[in-house]
Amino acid sequence: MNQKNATTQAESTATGHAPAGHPAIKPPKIGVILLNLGTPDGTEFGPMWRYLREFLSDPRVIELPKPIWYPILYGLVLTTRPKKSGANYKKIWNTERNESPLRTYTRAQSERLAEALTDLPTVVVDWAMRYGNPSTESVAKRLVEQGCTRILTFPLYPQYSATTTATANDKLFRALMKMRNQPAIRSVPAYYDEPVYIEALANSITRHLATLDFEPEVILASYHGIPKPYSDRGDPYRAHCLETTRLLRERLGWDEKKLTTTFQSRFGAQEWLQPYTDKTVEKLAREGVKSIAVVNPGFSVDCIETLEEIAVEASEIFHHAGGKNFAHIPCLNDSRDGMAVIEALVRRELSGWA
Ligand SMILES: C=CC1=C(C)c2cc3[nH]c(cc4nc(cc5[nH]c(cc1n2)c(C)c5CCC(=O)O)C(CCC(=O)O)=C4C)c(C)c3C=C
Ligand SMILES: [Fe+2]
Ligand SMILES: [Fe+2]
Repeated sequence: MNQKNATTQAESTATGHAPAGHPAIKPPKIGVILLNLGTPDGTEFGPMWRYLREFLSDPRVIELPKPIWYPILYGLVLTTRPKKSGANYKKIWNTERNESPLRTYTRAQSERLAEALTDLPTVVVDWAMRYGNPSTESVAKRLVEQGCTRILTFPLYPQYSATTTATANDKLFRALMKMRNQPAIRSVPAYYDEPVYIEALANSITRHLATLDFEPEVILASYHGIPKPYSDRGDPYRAHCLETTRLLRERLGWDEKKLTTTFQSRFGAQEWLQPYTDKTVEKLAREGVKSIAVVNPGFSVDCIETLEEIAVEASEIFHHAGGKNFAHIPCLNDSRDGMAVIEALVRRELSGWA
């Protein structure tokens, strides 16, 4: 290409005018996707089955060879778990919007972020799910159709795990494989030790504890677990969780007895990261601890694992074992503290782009 042609093409792209005979080139925009795990479309057997099938067929989530895992998945898990999990989702369902809290909060985060970024008019904010709807593919396509030539994806996991962050990135790249004209991609890294995140958690914990009519003797920082072998093979997730708790302790001036790391949401028969949250809650009550609180730093928004497994199930375990006062500290969600984290990381990662 000679110099004159090169200049002409560069000018036509910058001004949004295509050369004669080419399809119109829209002024370039930058898409931001808040990408969360996923959630069922309903609590009935059908939607639960579809969600669980997509989730539990992911080879990054279940690292078993397909000939071993699929007979268990289709013959055992998908015949029983949709009903059992559906009943749990029913307990926490947002009946007003007929959707799960995870979807409500993720949408709210996206709306708040769009409001916060109005000084960046070329930025379009959207949200998507790794499993279920709105699908990662449909949202990536929508952003490209709106003229986004760059996309910043934000997997909403403070601590990196191959079972969450990596599979979210995989899914976006898989969607891009079908595009002739791909956008450029950036991905927000794990933020388990970012000062803005630690500060937001500390503020949220302090504010919530001030509303209680009791003082917890122990506070559990409960993270979703992963199978122990994944950790042994090099997934840095456990180290990220421990570091978040350590920094929180440092910031709040608490010792290891006051703020302890535990892992929840076990699935299947193999060993998961320990200590387990449910066992710890029971043990504390049996040892005579009367008042505890649980915070979930690894969950960007409240969901079945926090609202049902902790606020309902763990609370019941604690009371049945002799405990008296139990509090669940809400996730950051779309609170001012929570949005400060998301906005700061998005602005940092957009630097040089917007
Ligand atoms: C082997 C199975 C699973 C692994 C590994 C796993 C890792 C993991 N998950 C989260 C965050 C969430 N998980 C949620 C629900 C959920 N998780 C699993 C299984 C594994 N998770 C299942 C089967 C389910 C569905 C509910 C159930 O049937 O028990 C959710 C909540 C979704 C919602 O709709 O509310 C979140 C969030 C992390 C962070 C993680 C590894 C670090
Ligand atoms: Fe999970
Ligand atoms: Fe659970």
